[in-house]
This record gives sequence, structure tokens and C-alpha cells, in this order.
Amino acid sequence: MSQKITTKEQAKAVIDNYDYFIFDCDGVLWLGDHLLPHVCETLDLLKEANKTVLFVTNNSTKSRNAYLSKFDKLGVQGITKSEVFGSSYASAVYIDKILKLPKDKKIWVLGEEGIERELHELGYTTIGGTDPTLVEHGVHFDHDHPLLTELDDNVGAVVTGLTFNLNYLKLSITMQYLLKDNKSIPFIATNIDSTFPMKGKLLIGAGSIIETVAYASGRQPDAICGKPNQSMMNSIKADNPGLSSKPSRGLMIGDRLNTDMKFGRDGGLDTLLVLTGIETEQGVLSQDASTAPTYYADKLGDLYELFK
Ligand SMILES: O=C(O)[C@H](O)[C@H](O)COP(=O)(O)O
Ligand SMILES: [Mg+2]
Repeated sequence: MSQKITTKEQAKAVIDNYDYFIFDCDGVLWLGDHLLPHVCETLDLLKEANKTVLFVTNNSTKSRNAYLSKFDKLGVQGITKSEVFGSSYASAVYIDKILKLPKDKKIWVLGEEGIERELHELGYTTIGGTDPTLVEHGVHFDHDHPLLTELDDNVGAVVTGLTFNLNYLKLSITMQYLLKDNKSIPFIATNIDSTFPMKGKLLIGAGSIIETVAYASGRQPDAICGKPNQSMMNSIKADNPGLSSKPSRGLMIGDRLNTDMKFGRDGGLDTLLVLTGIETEQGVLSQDASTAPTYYADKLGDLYELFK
């Protein structure tokens, strides 16, 4: 049964019992560009207590560098690139280190600059993504668009993720690459999140976009690199031997049961679910012992508000 954090003693126990605090971003720290209450104060409180604070997001629309700019713009100070992990970075590392795709192969991207920039940083060339020629002005679908009629034989992988600039042309080209060469081009998904939390509403998530081209092409992704995949947890543990040797000193804080909470649980960490994103209190309380978070709270800032 999950414990709801509602008292100073409970908040103090959470802060005292862990050395590593791994934060999800969307729905925990912010909703879009709206910082949630007392996030900065809570992070400062943890840093003053010499806790290790890390960030793991499935949102592939931004690169790690772009997230550093977002943190700075929202007033979250002192975050370094090595403390930020995103599904765009995890996907690029998968292509480089696991798939071992040669650098002279190109990558078709259904997604935003986060995926493009992380792949470029590893020396890959991408097509698709934020290419301005793919923006369809008006309702005209250009059957004769060169990127649709002449597929690039040098494409060696397809990476799909969240995009707020989706259109029929981008979906159609992605599908062609997934069907090409007898469906042999590797299909990489950044994450499975079905919805995207925005202030007061749920929008279409990466997982729902990816499912569109998966269903149409009759394929499922060969790799899903974001949470709950343990690749980012393994990277974090490799950088933090104390967490690797004693995962129970870590706390994963997130807003989604099937990604954040599973990511923490499968990594051997305790978990705290906050109700500012995807999940509801009823949803949390309906979990059985195998999937219930260790704790839950109305919002992250409660740790600060209750403790102070
Ligand atoms: O649709 C998506 O991709 C997700 O809603 C979004 O990426 C979640 O980001 P996170 O909560 O992992 O920061
Ligand atoms: Mg989230």
C-alpha cells in the first residue's frame, strides 16, 4: 500500500532515507513551460542536504543541452549536462553503441530537434525531423514530395518520438522507411508514453504517435530506449557507484506508473509518484503490491512545504 506524504515527519523521513533523487520532468517539475509549485525550493533543499539530484525525461523533443537552457530559463540553477538523461540521448547511444550503425549511414527522424541534435553530436546525419520542406502549408498533401517519392538508400535506421509538428507527409515517409527492404531497417522508438501532460489536460503522447506508424507498417519498434528501459538507469549507476551498490538509497520521483515507477522499481529504487501529471489518486490506490509506488504526494513541492 502506497504511503501518502502529508506530514512533516513523513517529508523529513523521505529526505533523510535516500542519497540519490532521480526526477522525471514533465508532470513533476513542470507542465510545458509552467514550473510547478516550490520545485526550485525542493531541489535546493535536497542539494543543501548533500543529496545527488538527477533528471531523466522521456520527452525527446529536446537535447540535454536544450534541457539545460530550459532549467536555466525556469530558474532551476546549477544543473549540469551529466545530471540530465533524456530518451533522445538514450536512443542516440543505442544506435551508436548497441546497433553500432556506421556513421556513413543516415537516420530518418520522426520527431523534433532533441533527437536530431543528440544524433548529430554522435556524428550521425539525419533526414526528416524538423526539415522545413516537410511542413505542409494549407491542406495540400504533396504526393510528389521528393522525400516521399525518392527514398534515400543510405538510411540505416528510423527513430520515432514526440513531435508537436506532425503531418500526413511525415507519417507517410516514416512508413515507407519502415516497409523498405522487406521491413529490415531498424525501428527505434524513444518512448511509449501514450499521453503528454499539459496544464490541466492530457494530450497525445509519443507512444500514440509511434503506434500510428507501427500499426500502419505492421511492425513494432525493435528498441524502446526511454523509461522503463533500464539503459538510462544503468548509465546513472555507472556514474554513481553508491547507487549501483545500494539502489535502496535511491528514490525515483515521477508522474507515470508504467514508465517512471516501473523504471525506478526495476532499478531496485524506492518510488514516489506525484499527482501533478498523468495519474490520479484513485489510479495509485488501485495498484497491487507489485506495482504500487512506495509513496505518493499531491505535488513534488509538498516535500518542501511540509518540511519547512
Ligand atoms: O509523450 C511523451 O513523450 C511524454 O509524455 C513525455 O515525453 C514525458 O516526459 P517525462 O514525463 O518522462 O519527462
Ligand atoms: Mg512525466
